[in-house]
Amino acid sequence: MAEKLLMRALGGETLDVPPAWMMRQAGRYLPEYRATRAQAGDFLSLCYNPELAAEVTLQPIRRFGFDAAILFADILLVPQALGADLWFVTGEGPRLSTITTRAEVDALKPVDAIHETLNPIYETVRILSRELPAETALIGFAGAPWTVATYMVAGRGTPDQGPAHAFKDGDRAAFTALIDRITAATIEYLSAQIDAGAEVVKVFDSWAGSLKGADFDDFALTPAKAIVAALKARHPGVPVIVFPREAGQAYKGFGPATGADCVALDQSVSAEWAAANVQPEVCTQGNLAPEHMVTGGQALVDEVRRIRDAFSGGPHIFNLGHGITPDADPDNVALMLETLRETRG
Ligand SMILES: Cc1c2[nH]c(c1CCC(=O)O)Cc1[nH]c(c(CCC(=O)O)c1C)Cc1[nH]c(c(CCC(=O)O)c1C)Cc1[nH]c(c(C)c1CCC(=O)O)C2
Repeated sequence: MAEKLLMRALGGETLDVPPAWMMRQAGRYLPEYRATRAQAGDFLSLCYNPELAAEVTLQPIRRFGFDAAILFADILLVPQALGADLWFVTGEGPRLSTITTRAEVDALKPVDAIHETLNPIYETVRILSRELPAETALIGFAGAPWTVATYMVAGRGTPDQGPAHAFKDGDRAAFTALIDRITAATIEYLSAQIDAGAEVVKVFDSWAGSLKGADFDDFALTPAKAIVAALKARHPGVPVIVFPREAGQAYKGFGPATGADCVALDQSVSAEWAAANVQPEVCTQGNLAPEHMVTGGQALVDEVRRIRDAFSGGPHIFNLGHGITPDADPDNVALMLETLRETRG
């Protein structure tokens, strides 16, 4: 069989029609996801049930024929595997025990201990690598150290990541020790996903945009570079996608500086700017505003064509700029793919 489209784009090929997938493509906007989640009981039970997690990963592939599937799990499983308490409050989001002192950082479990908790995730990957269609690539993922740390420090999502900034500014050495622990755990976690069958991995730095200047370099760029270097040493040829969300001008240079194969873009940068400034350096991914999956219509069609055409001069993976939301209409997802693929021979 010819190489999968996603792997070709990540290898630097410019394709007539880019491969496409969607962040949070397995999620609450799909009735079949809601049914399987109810069967599992709650969100974390779904993450740790390999058969059901594989099932929800496959649902959007069956329904829409995306070019890639992303493992169903969550970035907050790594803090849990390091010893943090984790639970989800329905309608609100995640809650964790907090970490605000050096002693609490030092009390985290050693990195080798994470697999005890995360073994079911590797089993999900193994099931998926058997069950996915031959043309669909399998993406593993983890949160980036800074984004994971923002939840570990605050014990929840925060609008401005204030508690993590306060820890960083109050005791930079202790905060750096936390980042280093998460970085080491992330390398082991992603490496185990690759051993289990993940063909590509993605590192989600959802809150990278709140880091500026030297902080961006120390806590977004440097950890990403360490993760890419360690994975490349162990698994040469496995592409890495990085997503320093809302990095703005700092998207330029991030690919070369980290050694990543692809830089994912949120919708706050224009496709035209990114095509001129980022795509010449590295394969790009993105960046349709997720709101179009709610509103649909001609505006959706126009935006898909504009983004596809803007990135048509180099390697690109079509995606949203952030995750699809629970109020999205599945028909709009179908319309997005139909529009994107209208010229595919
Ligand atoms: C910050 C972050 C988290 N998780 C993730 C991030 C980084 C990406 C981003 O910025 O969106 C990443 C993530 N979370 C989930 C995936 C699965 C793969 C995918 O389909 O993209 C991935 C890649 C499933 C999920 N993770 C979560 C859901 C919803 C849970 C449910 O079914 O109720 C899903 C499908 C829960 C979650 N998980 C997290 C939050 C803040 C929430 C609550 C918000 C919400 O409810 O949407 C932490």
